[in-house]
Amino acid sequence: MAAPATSVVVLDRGNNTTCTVNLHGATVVSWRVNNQEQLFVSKQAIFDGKRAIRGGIPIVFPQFGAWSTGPQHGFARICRWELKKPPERLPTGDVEAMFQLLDNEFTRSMWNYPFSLTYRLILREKELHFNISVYNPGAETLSFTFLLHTYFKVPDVRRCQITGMRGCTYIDKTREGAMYQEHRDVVTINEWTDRIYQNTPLEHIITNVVSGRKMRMQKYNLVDTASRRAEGMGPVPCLTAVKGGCPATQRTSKTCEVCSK
Ligand SMILES: O=P(O)(O)OC[C@H]1O[C@H](O)[C@H](O)[C@@H](O)[C@@H]1O
Repeated sequence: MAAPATSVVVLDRGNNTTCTVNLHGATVVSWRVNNQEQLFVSKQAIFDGKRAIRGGIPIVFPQFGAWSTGPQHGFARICRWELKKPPERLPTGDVEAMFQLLDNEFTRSMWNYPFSLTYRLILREKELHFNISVYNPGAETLSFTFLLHTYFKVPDVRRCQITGMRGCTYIDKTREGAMYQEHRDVVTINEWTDRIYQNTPLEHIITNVVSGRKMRMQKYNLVDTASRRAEGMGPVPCLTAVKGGCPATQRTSKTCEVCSK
């Protein structure tokens, strides 16, 4: 019997700095910097190749949230992606890998459009760089939502602070989607939180992640930022979102970088 195709890809930069990607959803399931894990994956995560992996960095596409024609948060996180370019060391010493998802019968059953998603990851000394390129070969404009649903590891979510939200309006999903404006310089997450901050700046600093460190998150062509703390879940997921689209026969690119400081 043929050996089952491998389902995880490891980018190894040396010095115990690695990034592990599960081809199911191209989900980053581990990011270690000097052997220190930066991401949270639930002990209850199920790796059955069907359900979304609970934690790490799932990719949400083409729909953020409930979806009338398919599962919540779309299909990208529950499809098996192809490894387009195996991990390769760049002249800088960084390690790059690329993954691809094309439309298929399963995606067409929910979203009847042709597309090509290319996910490029670069593992740097203390940074992880993500670039998603959405190519629309078709004649119709694609409308979609895209997120990197990052689950950072934090020892005590109540001590986390997130900068950059002051003045932004937000949708509070814990209050039936009511809109509010943020007045705080730094946002803390002391209670059940499920918010989408709109038109946020390009950079956020999140304090007290991992063992009291800071995380810098930078994003390009990603409009909003969500913050969330779920009941019974220690760590704070913080994620970036975009409501956007891609014109016919064109490509659009979204980039995010997280840096452990
Ligand atoms: O449970 P999932 O389908 O993975 O969704 C996890 C969460 O995703 C986002 O953060 C939404 O704002 C939340 O409302 C949702 O609970």
